[in-house]
Amino acid sequence: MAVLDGKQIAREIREKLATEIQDLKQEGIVPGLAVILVGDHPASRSYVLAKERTCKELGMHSVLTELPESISENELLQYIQAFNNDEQIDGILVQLPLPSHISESKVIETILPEKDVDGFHPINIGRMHAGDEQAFIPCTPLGILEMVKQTGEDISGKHVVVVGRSNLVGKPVGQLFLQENATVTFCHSRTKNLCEQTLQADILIAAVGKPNLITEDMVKAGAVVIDVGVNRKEDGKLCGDVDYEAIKPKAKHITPVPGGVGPMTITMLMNNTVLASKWRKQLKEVH
Ligand SMILES: Nc1nc(=O)c2c([nH]1)NC[C@@H]1CN(c3ccc(C(=O)N[C@@H](CCC(=O)O)C(=O)O)cc3)C=[N+]21
Repeated sequence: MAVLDGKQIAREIREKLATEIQDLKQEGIVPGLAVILVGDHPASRSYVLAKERTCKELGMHSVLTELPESISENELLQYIQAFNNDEQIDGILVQLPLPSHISESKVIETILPEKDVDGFHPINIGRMHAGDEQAFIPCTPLGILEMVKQTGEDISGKHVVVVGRSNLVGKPVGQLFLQENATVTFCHSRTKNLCEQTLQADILIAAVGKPNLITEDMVKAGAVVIDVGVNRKEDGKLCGDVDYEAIKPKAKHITPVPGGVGPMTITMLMNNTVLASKWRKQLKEVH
């Protein structure tokens, strides 16, 4: 059994990104990220502040816009349009979820695809499904793929079982592993006999948001177990979807929560923002 240390892997990737950002600065380019937070959900606020802090650490430009819960959809769209037209901004992220009076799809579709570093715009989803290289891949799936690659395990031909089918994680992560030539099974709340499916997994990805959904009897010995759950316990502590202590001895590799997928997500956002600045520069050179 080996614990996949997301913090450590994230640190190594950030070091490479910092060097890349220094090189871009020599050419007069500073990658810039705009983060928009609507309302004052405490957990969302803490993620958004962590994103800001990481940008600063890496020498990137970052702008945080905090807007009241009561803001109208139109006003929010105007902020996005301003960042679309802002030459200093390469990436735009609107923290989800949004208040119920605002349409998430309208918000996402207003972001220019070339600035959609979350990879949630239909253009980027389509490009990713088509295997286009110039697609932004959502940060959590990208972070998961990086972690699995770090184990040195061959992904090609392996059976990946994804539990959860959200647009943010489940659907794109399955697609990403399919592109790596894995055989992929998607499971969800209507799946009959979940255990039967998860026991087939060489790589098991749990992304539901339910503590202890994955118990020891559901995991094949020697599997790679990736826990994407972000659940807040009554004592305020964070836990995942996987019964970590019980499964740890059985798994070949397992990610903890916290300290697993979470830190990778933020790092991949930085990675996507650097990519966005490079792609935008290429576009400018062509025109
Ligand atoms: N537009 C948008 N893009 C997102 O990528 C997005 C979002 N909205 N809304 C919410 C989810 C959730 N998410 C996390 C990021 C980092 C940690 C993270 O760093 N977690 C730390 C612990 C943090 C703590 O202790 O609170 C860890 O797991 O070690 C967790 C969750 C990004 N999301």
